[in-house]
Amino acid sequence: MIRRFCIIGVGLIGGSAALRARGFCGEIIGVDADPANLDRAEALGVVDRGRVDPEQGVEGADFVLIATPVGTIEPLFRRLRPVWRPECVYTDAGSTKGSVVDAARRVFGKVPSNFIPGHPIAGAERSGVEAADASLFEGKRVILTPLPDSAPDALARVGEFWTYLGAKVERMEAERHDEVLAATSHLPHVLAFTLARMLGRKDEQAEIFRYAAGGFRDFTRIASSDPRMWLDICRANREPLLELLAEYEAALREVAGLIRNDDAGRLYACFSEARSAREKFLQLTENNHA
Ligand SMILES: NC(=O)c1ccc[n+]([C@@H]2O[C@H](COP(=O)([O-])OP(=O)(O)OC[C@H]3O[C@@H](n4cnc5c(N)ncnc54)[C@H](O)[C@@H]3O)[C@@H](O)[C@H]2O)c1
Ligand SMILES: O=C(O)C(=O)C[C@]1(C(=O)O)C=C[C@@H](O)C=C1
Repeated sequence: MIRRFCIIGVGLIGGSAALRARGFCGEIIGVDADPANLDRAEALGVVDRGRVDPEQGVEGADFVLIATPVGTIEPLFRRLRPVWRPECVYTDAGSTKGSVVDAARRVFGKVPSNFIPGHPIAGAERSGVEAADASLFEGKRVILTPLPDSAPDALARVGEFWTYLGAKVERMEAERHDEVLAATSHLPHVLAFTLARMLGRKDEQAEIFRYAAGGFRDFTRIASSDPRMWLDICRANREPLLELLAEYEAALREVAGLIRNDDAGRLYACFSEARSAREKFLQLTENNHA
């Protein structure tokens, strides 16, 4: 049971957590830099009270979730440092973990033992409190990246929190987390943004979107995601992402070569291997939901 739950950033992730946490929270306080978003969060009943200042919002809270773009977390730590309380448990939902750990070290000297970095591997291309969905985390993974001196009771409370929200909790080193997510989340977003932008420019001249259907829609759904959030993620996870982009460029050049040379056998093998890889992924995710 959480007495006073403070959510900093009442958007898709913070709002979804608030909706689902209702049943085990005495009071939910929302902090958001955007007063209009806070008004909507209050009007929708997602939070009980809204505050623009994080220092006021965390007052008396026993559990704090930071769910703002990763680039805002260091300045938020700086504001929270004077009001940081040992009896409260803090966590975050940021999509990158090394950058959050580094930010905590810069601000506090070391990562506070009652701050447990976390990341729900669940989301959508929509943002803001209107997109909040109580079932968003149901059956999804949440990765916690505790440090050797993380407080065991804080770690246990953050784990219980996500379990209550319907998620399956796992632990990982922050560095490993960032490598894995660069491949399965950050790279696909960069590819989708790049394709949508490239074809958007062509569309201005040739109206090609009129003839686009499922293929383009499926490939580019995530290009509707918030540019600010993805700017922060790409800057925070630069090195692993750049390595994967180089690999992807090489793989694209290989396929282009096969098409240029009309190498039907190797092109077929290439597409078959890709289809098997995706089938394996689908089986894995279906088993995860079982
Ligand atoms: N969208 C996803 O699919 C997804 C999934 C997992 C994790 N995440 C991570 O969760 C976090 C939140 O993402 P989201 O999709 O909920 O974004 P969102 O845009 O829906 O919500 C973020 C909210 O934070 C507020 N905000 C921004 N800067 C602030 C600041 N300095 N102080 C207080 N409030 C501030 C915004 O006004 C907004 O309401 C990000 O770190 C993101 O990387 C997102
Ligand atoms: O489903 C989507 O739209 C998402 O973008 C979710 C997604 C992902 O890439 O899988 C996006 C960012 C996260 O940090 C976690 C999940």
